[in-house]
Amino acid sequence: MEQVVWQALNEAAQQKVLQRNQLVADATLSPTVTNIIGQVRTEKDSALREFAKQFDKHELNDIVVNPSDLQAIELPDALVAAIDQAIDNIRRFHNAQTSAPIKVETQPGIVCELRSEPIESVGLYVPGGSAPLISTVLMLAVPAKIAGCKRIVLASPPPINPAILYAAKACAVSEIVQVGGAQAIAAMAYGTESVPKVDKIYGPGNRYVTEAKTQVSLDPQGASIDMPAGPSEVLVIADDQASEQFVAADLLSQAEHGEDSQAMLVCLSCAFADRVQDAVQQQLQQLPRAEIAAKALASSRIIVVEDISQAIAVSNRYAPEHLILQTESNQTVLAGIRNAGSVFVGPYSPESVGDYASGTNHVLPTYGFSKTVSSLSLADFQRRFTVQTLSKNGLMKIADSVMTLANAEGLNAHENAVAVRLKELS
Ligand SMILES: NC(=O)c1ccc[n+]([C@@H]2O[C@H](COP(=O)([O-])OP(=O)(O)OC[C@H]3O[C@@H](n4cnc5c(N)ncnc54)[C@H](O)[C@@H]3O)[C@@H](O)[C@H]2O)c1
Ligand SMILES: N[C@H](CO)Cc1c[nH]c[nH+]1
Ligand SMILES: [Zn+2]
Repeated sequence: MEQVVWQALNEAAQQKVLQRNQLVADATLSPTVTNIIGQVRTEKDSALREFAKQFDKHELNDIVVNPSDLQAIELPDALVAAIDQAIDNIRRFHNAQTSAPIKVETQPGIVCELRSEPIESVGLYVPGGSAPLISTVLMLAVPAKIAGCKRIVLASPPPINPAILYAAKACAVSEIVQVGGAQAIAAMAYGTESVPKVDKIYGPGNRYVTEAKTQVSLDPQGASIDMPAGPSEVLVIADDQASEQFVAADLLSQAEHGEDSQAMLVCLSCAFADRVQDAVQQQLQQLPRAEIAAKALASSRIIVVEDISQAIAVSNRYAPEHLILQTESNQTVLAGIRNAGSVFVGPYSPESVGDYASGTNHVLPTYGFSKTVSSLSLADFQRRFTVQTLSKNGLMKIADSVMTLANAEGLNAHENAVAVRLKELS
């Protein structure tokens, strides 16, 4: 991991240190994805079969998973118990996010309401390129079900891992299709013979998936999306008292996701930074996915800052997907945090617990979008709308203001819509 002393860098160099992995900026990405989307729109299922061959090295016969195939799945008891515990915690946390409708009488006779309805058909993307993300099924399908979405379509690259299928069945997903990458996003956005078109697409994925989500969301005929949830990132703020073994393990847990993942450490001394570098190298050798993690570490950084307040400022500027606090004053640090997808506080809160089973959602904004975009929640599966009901008296109380404002905007038909009623009332 590249190691820098923050104070020694000028503004441009600081900006460069906080840049995401260069792979993201690959100039061929956007046209490649546009081309995939175009082919799916014109050739539909036959394009999906071609892309499965090309990208997944898979001869795709049935695109839709036959529900009877789900009955036959058997998993080890420990995995079933782990899925069940994760579902319970995710359900508890997301159930608690249910909000009651709001009804306010803003003035006597003027009643305003905020109601919500489930989004009717949703498409859940579950990554499966480099690892079958069983946990992502739970993170997407549990809130979709609580929200009351009627049609829940799940897509994942072929061949779909049996544990993903089991998790989908446990969460009562309506349909499962064996399609991955940008082509899966295009299929759910526009529909094919086998894949239904949905209203909104959710879920994380690699840069092809994330780019495809962005592109279909810009087309009124495409589909809405949850957020740009791209390659995983973590930033750890640690002081000299932290365990270098814990810090190294947390950095590696995100680096192993993919070569375009990024792990950042912000710490207070070069001596601690060196200890973490050693621990990372030592732990890396034990990892089956060492090669992938090593590539991610090549574009990851250790930043040595002067004090904790500078650490907080650097973290807020980077706006990580995951932020881990391992300092002696975690609550004070937390109070200064403005931008992060999800925060893990203290030595016994490794990022892995949020990935799987604590109950929070692991679908989180990356690329610095945590400055403005929230972590996935129940509200993302609902649409909110307002209602207003005015009595005669209520209308009379605001008639003058509405007509004056309409007149000031030169919109006299607006003004007249109130005036005709006043005439009738007088
Ligand atoms: N931000 C979050 O909330 C979050 C959560 C979980 C996972 N993730 C991230 O999701 C990502 C999952 O990525 P993945 O690759 O393992 O699985 P994936 O399912 O996202 O992508 C696999 C698909 O990518 C496509 N693809 C691969 N190479 C291609 C190429 N050269 N051209 C066009 N398409 C190509 C293929 O269609 C393949 O099916 C990881 O980067 C992980 O860090 C993010
Ligand atoms: N860390 C990922 C989110 O960036 C989620 C995940 C799933 N499985 C393991 N990790
Ligand atoms: Zn993870």
